[in-house]
Amino acid sequence: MNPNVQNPTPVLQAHALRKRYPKAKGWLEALKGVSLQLFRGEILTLLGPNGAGKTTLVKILAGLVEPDGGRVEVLQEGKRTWMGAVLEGNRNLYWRLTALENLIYFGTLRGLIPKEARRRGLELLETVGLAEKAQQTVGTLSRGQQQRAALAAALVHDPPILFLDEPTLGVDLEAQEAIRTWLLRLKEQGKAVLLTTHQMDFAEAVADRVAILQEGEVVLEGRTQEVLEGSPGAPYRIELQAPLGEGDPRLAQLRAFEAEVEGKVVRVVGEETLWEVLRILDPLPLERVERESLSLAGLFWRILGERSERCSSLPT
Ligand SMILES: Nc1ncnc2c1ncn2[C@@H]1O[C@H](COP(=O)(O)OP(=O)(O)OP(=O)(O)O)[C@@H](O)[C@H]1O
Repeated sequence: MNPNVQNPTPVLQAHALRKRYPKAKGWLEALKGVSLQLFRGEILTLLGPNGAGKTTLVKILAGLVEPDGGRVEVLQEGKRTWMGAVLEGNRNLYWRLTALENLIYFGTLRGLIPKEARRRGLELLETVGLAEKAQQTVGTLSRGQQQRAALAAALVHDPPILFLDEPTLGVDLEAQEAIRTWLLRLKEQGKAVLLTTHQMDFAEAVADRVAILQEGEVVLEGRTQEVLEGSPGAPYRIELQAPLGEGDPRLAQLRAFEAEVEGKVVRVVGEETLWEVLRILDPLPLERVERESLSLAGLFWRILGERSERCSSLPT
């Protein structure tokens, strides 16, 4: 689904958010004017290295931290209290209350009558595979179970907007898969989900859009498929009808253009290099020439690498 076509109005809009924290000498600019939009029925994934500002941004969007500049607009019925958030892993639960007591507590806090909060709580614990643990105190649950309970608590009041800061942190593969399926279901129900993660494969599997944050700035933002296919770093794949022989003199010429040769397949980066390489291969018969997508991890490293190269080449 393309949220920009089907849902032209975002449910949440952040304008030029700035946040700075005091440090030993001066200030640390954690967010340097971040703007983003979140649409109904989509998952937007925030990526970025440690300290990039992701948690700060999510906390501001969730209304837990005041920005020093900029503003957040929630364009959906209801207010901040309608949002659901899982922040700092499993720490948003009361450890001495049972899983069900937590859900009843958070449900009533956010406007449900106790009976309804209990019904929703039991239903959600069933959905996240914790029905048998409903009466167990959260402190005695495993980390992965606590994470699932935290997700259930974020959803108990059925919020239209959900913020998840590293929802898969410390959970096993089975729980990750359950969270993935669950997120996709929430999206189908029309929820707007913003999540942060360091797990690129997870992000690639769920994200409709990605935004990469670095040193408090959004350095890339777009629909996942489009940024992967359209990235200047995406290689061209040339498939020959037969592999090049070991002693073929073209091999050295190809390597001079940093082409990667693997059997019948030659990969190159950059349009100009592609033409040079096709000239070297001429007149060998080709099976096909196509553009490959980068993986999200590949794109992430390329962007961060390019930026740090640019920064280190700046005069100091
Ligand atoms: N309360 C605070 N006081 C001072 N500095 C802070 C505070 N909270 C965050 N920071 C600093 O702001 C920067 C951004 O932190 P933030 O937690 O938003 O990054 P992040 O992208 O979520 O990182 P990670 O991937 O490690 O969770 C970091 O340099 C951090 O040390």
